[in-house]
Amino acid sequence: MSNQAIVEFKDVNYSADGLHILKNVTGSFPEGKITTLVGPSGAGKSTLFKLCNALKSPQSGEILIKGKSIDNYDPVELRRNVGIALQSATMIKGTVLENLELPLVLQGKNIEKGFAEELLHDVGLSSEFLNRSAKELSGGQRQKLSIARTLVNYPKILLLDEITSSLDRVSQHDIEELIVKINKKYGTTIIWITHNLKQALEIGHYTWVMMNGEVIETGESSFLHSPKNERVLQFVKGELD
Ligand SMILES: Nc1ncnc2c1ncn2[C@@H]1O[C@H](COP(=O)(O)OP(=O)(O)OP(=O)(O)O)[C@@H](O)[C@H]1O
Repeated sequence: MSNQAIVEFKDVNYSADGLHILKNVTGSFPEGKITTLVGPSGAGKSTLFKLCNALKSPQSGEILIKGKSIDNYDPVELRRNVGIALQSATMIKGTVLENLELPLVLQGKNIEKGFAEELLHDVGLSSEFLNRSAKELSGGQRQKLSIARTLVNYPKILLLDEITSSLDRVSQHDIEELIVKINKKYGTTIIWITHNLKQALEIGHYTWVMMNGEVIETGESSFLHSPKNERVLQFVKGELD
């Protein structure tokens, strides 16, 4: 990959409860690009995300964010750089506004109404939603709000974990367009875990395939049409879980 790396893994190993979950993971995610992360269930994809935002620490190896070791970031600085959205799009009880400003409240700040409206507009939600209860939103709307909430800090890197898995096709398409728009508008680096290979291929500039804790094949996403690795070929044919 010729692009500048914004997230780098150098020989990273992670174990928990005696299980070797990530094995010698080495590779980089290029700045300003969308990299999709695919692989069978249990391959270690979500664990890799937890290492990227320091929810977990590796036993060995090094993770660099913008060239600086993740160990040298303070938690607030790291959260500002690395945003995460999950399939569950968990909301607190309260209004859309209260949910949107949560990352700022955690930093002892409030959100300005104009900024909140701009963020909602960015994700395709009308400002009329601001005072509605977040619990009343549809799945697709909730996921849009979850993405807007990560944008509050203008993260340089956005980690997306299966964010369209529980959505219908229309909402899924909306979210895909939204992520491409955010990537273009803000130059946000996107790392997107998906089990949808079509999505990985169409949305990703680059793709990583992980299996059993290892990175098996990486490159421009089009390699998924004809992977070199035999197990990856089986995986894309749907012959592996
Ligand atoms: N704290 C932990 N203790 C023990 N095992 C764990 C722990 N966290 C994760 N694992 C195991 O590590 C492996 C990788 O899990 P992970 O959730 O990262 O996989 P994944 O590729 O994201 O899977 P999926 O696509 O199903 O979400 C799994 O076998 C999981 O059971």
